[in-house]
Amino acid sequence: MQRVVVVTGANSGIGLALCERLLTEDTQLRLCLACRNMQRAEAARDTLLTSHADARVDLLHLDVGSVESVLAAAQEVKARYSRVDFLYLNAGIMPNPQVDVKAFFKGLFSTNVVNMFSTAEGILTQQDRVNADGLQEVFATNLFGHFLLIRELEPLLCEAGHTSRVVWTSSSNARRSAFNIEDLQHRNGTEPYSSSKYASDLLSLALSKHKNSQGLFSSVICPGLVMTNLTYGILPSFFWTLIMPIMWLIRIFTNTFTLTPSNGAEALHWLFLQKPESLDPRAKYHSLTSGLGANYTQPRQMDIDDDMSEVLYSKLLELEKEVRRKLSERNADDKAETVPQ
Ligand SMILES: NC(=O)C1=CN([C@@H]2O[C@H](COP(=O)(O)OP(=O)(O)OC[C@H]3O[C@@H](n4cnc5c(N)ncnc54)[C@H](OP(=O)(O)O)[C@@H]3O)[C@@H](O)[C@H]2O)C=CC1
Ligand SMILES: CC(C)CCC[C@@H](C)[C@H]1CC[C@H]2C3=C(CC[C@]12C)[C@@]1(C)CCC(=O)C[C@@H]1CC3
Repeated sequence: MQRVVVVTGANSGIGLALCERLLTEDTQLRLCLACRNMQRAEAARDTLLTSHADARVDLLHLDVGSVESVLAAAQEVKARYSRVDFLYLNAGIMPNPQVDVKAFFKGLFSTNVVNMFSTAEGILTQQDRVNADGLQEVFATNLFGHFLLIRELEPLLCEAGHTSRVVWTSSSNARRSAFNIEDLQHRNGTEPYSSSKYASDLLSLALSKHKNSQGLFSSVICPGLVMTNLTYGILPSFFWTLIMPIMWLIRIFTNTFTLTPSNGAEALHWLFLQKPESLDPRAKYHSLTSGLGANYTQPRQMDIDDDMSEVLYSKLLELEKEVRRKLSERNADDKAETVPQ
């Protein structure tokens, strides 16, 4: 049977590499690249069709950081497909990243060095901003837009007699201490990326609890450290060129330096092949690469608790209501303005 797979943020990096791997795995796939920039989406489709000439690759305009765009994209998905088998929630941003060089060198000579290199704990901050919907941009893009997309696609994802999967691209940078349930959007902190990724871990567990009985299964992956537009944005490019040989050297000692997008997509691909009932909703599935370059997937228990995951879920439902109310008020105002007096 032809499976329908939707991938957000599919035009570059890990998302594009996943698409490439999925098309190699299943030639019958109906793959939908959900991207905010249609020019880049078309270039990605061309790349995919070069190696998979007969593949069925659709494009969908989706800015996951905009409520209006998510609602319109979901309508389009419902019009095009009768169900969605896999929804990969992969789009993500890390705006204005800053590395604390002093903390980095301190960490380099501490016992925490391996953890620092695999999670960036204590050395990475970002500067967030409020978007047009009045939401914090990182929260809106990495978490809330995806949540809204799932909510809108529930009729296709929770079909009787059929299982569907959502898969979140989380991160090793997801940390409980960066997340505050009283400040979901991370308005008052300097680690919105870490907070949003931790929130996706919590939300995935809540989704599994609430939706498994309706055939929807949610999982979380960590791609490791991958060289993509997102990581290249952290340091100036000459710096990356300079430290790249060191990065490849470190890879010999740590399996989390997956480095290439294709390696980073390992766990996303692996999950595609698993029976959903065999998966652990409390585990994060890590893409790992050995020193000799062999890829594998390993589940690791997440540092999450049920109560917090439930509270987050209900707070997101509340926020969804508020956002929808604001949007319909805005639409009503716009209509009133266009009605001739
Ligand atoms: N690289 C790494 O080491 C790690 C990455 N991750 C996660 O992996 C995921 C993929 O990132 P990666 O491949 O590394 O980086 P890329 O920057 O290459 O990919 C990010 C993708 O998300 C898209 N995107 C960003 N904002 C939006 C938006 N508002 N609406 C729709 N699409 C959007 C980008 O589109 P556009 O081209 O238009 O910007 C791009 O296609 C992210 O969620 C990231 O947090 C997690 C751990 C480590
Ligand atoms: C200051 C320099 C000499 C060296 C800096 C190295 C850092 C840039 C990297 C060390 C750990 C890395 C890391 C990430 C980005 C680059 C590092 C901070 C991520 C945060 C990228 C995105 C993720 O989701 C997780 C990564 C964890 C490790």
